[in-house]
Amino acid sequence: MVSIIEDVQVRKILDSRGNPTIEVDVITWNSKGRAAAPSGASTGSYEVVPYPKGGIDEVVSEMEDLIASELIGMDAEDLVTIDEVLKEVDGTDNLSAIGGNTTVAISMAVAKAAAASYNMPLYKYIGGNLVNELPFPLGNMMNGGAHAGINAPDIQEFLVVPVGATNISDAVFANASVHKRLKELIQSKDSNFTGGKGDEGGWVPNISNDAALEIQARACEEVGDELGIEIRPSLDIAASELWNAAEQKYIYAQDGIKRDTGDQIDFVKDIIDTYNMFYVEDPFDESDFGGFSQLTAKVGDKCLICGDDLFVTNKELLAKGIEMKAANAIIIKPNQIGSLSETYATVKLAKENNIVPVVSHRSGETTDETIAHLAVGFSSPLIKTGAIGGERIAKLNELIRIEEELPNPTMNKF
Ligand SMILES: O=C(O)[C@@H](CO)OP(=O)(O)O
Ligand SMILES: [Mg+2]
Repeated sequence: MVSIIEDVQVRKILDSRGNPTIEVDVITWNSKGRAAAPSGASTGSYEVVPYPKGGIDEVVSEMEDLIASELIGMDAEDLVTIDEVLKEVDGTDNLSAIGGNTTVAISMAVAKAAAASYNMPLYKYIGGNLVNELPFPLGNMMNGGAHAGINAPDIQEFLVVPVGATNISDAVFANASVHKRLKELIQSKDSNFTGGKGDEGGWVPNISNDAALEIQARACEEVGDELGIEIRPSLDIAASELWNAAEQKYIYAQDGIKRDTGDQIDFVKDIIDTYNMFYVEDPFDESDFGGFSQLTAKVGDKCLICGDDLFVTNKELLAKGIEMKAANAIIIKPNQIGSLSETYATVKLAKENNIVPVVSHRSGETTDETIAHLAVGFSSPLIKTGAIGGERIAKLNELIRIEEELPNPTMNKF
């Protein structure tokens, strides 16, 4: 009982897009845990609501005392009960009264305070003493869609994974090298390229989706050969953003093409085959479990098909996906579900069913490094957290530090 909560403090801070976000300090008699919530731009419809109507100001001015008075005296180790209390205080199904970002920041800060009470890093507190696996970083190279401006590709994220890396340091530097190479390759295609970047630090080129796919593959090959590390291309299509329900079509504005579900299956399968894609996230609209199932049946033996908006880190939606064989990977974003204990339950269900959990950042981030610890603590084979930019490298550099601390570090397996 060394981790009794003595105070909870809530403040408004900046996120990487210049928007306000919430930061929470949880104080025990001998420690402090601090965590900040991220925010999405291409959010899933079934995510919890991030803030009450009055936004963060309402949380800070009207709810801090109420929440603090509920949690003071509780043991930070008892995270499940604390998360339940927060849900009770909220009283709604979607956390709209106090906000899922409020509850998740508290939940993560509570876990960090509990770990700090025992003088332990969070990853070890969560994963135990024998934890020794580092996740492969899914690095963001080019941005389109909701994370970029006009004239960008429609596909939201062109990602790479250095699958041949044998340690995290080589892995993150390999990604950074591909990012650099891509700048040169974009310049060679588009003489007007300004070097502009999207929300997650990927370049925003004014080129077609096909051209972006081609240079992504070329950069992987060239840099992979130079470094002697196999690097594979990956995508987040974020197809819910392209889906037009009235037309029942995916709209590719940059290419002037519309695709129905059948066309979309063929299109994505063709990309996977042509470019030997390692991972494809959200290839269909968030409501289309059937489309996911068809694609996974066709290519699931050679490519990770990952649900983000499809599952929103929700155990029930994942259970449906497991039953329908909709995907073989799931994005794990704690603020989609609003608490760390529920995040853990979803990760557990995924692992029990051979679904790869991919711990992920959001497009709006802070320098909070919690997800690096979650990826190691959950033994997640992949972490999606950008490649460059202060709020992205906060996580990557933390992974380098964690690797240094581990007695027998090894890269995770798939
Ligand atoms: O779609 C995604 O996977 C995320 C993070 O890359 O974007 P957002 O945070 O905007 O939902
Ligand atoms: Mg996504």
